[in-house]
Amino acid sequence: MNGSFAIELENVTKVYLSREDEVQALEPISFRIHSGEFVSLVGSSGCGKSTVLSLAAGLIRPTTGVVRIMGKDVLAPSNRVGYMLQQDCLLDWRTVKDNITLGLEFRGLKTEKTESHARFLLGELGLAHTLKQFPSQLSGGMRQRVALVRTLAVQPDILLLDEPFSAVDYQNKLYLEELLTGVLKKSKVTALLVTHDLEEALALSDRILIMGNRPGRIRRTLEVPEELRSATPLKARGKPSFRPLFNELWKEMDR
Ligand SMILES: Nc1ncnc2c1ncn2[C@@H]1O[C@H](COP(=O)(O)OP(=O)(O)OP(=O)(O)O)[C@@H](O)[C@H]1O
Repeated sequence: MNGSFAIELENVTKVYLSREDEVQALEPISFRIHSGEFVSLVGSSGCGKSTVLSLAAGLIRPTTGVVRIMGKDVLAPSNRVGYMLQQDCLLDWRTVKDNITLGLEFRGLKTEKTESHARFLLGELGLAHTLKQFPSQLSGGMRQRVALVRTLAVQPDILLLDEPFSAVDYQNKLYLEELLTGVLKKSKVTALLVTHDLEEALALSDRILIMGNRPGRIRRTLEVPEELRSATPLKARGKPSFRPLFNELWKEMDR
């Protein structure tokens, strides 16, 4: 299979089974994401966005079809994939220093070198001074930055982001977006973002997959123009093409 795709879903369906019920969460969907691309998944609540992310993360298996990461079938969670959620999931009894190396410890990757890289990332995100603090001493935005460092510390090839900034205030969200794109540009990581925030999708992405509902499917793909892609998320919001594209996205949403 073509190894140049970071993420591939080929005719993937997902049916959730319970004792009483079965839910067809996804009808056959297919898409491919190139290495280094930033792609967002948008769509109304329940259309299957998190399901797609969990499939790519190897947390659940498709009912039919194939999911591939870097050309290989996904059978279990992979060390090459980082996953970040809306909740920061920091451990309150560990210092920031010990939280940012958690992923490295779980994956058996903690060495002097990887630990020092984690500390470097913490500095890049403006939090070098928090090393000895505990999560309870940090603001929500700072906690989410620590969570981002912990995710990036394992140096994933692929970053799966499930509403990572939706629990922080608007100002922090914009700041985190700037930081994230800055770090990703340097590291060439592939990112798949789930968001309800259409502005965020437009400001961050190379491409947006618009999902439709019941069962979930890819309704349309929107290529984000160079004018927005070459700008930082904050500057993209001020470009002439931003508002018309936002309106186009908005029209595509199920209500
Ligand atoms: N573990 C599960 N068992 C049964 N049904 C599930 C399960 N997880 C998700 N579903 C159903 O699958 C469908 C898609 O859910 P999913 O969480 O992927 O949607 P979503 O687009 O991420 O939603 P939201 O935007 O509200 O987070 C929904 O109908 C949901 O109720």
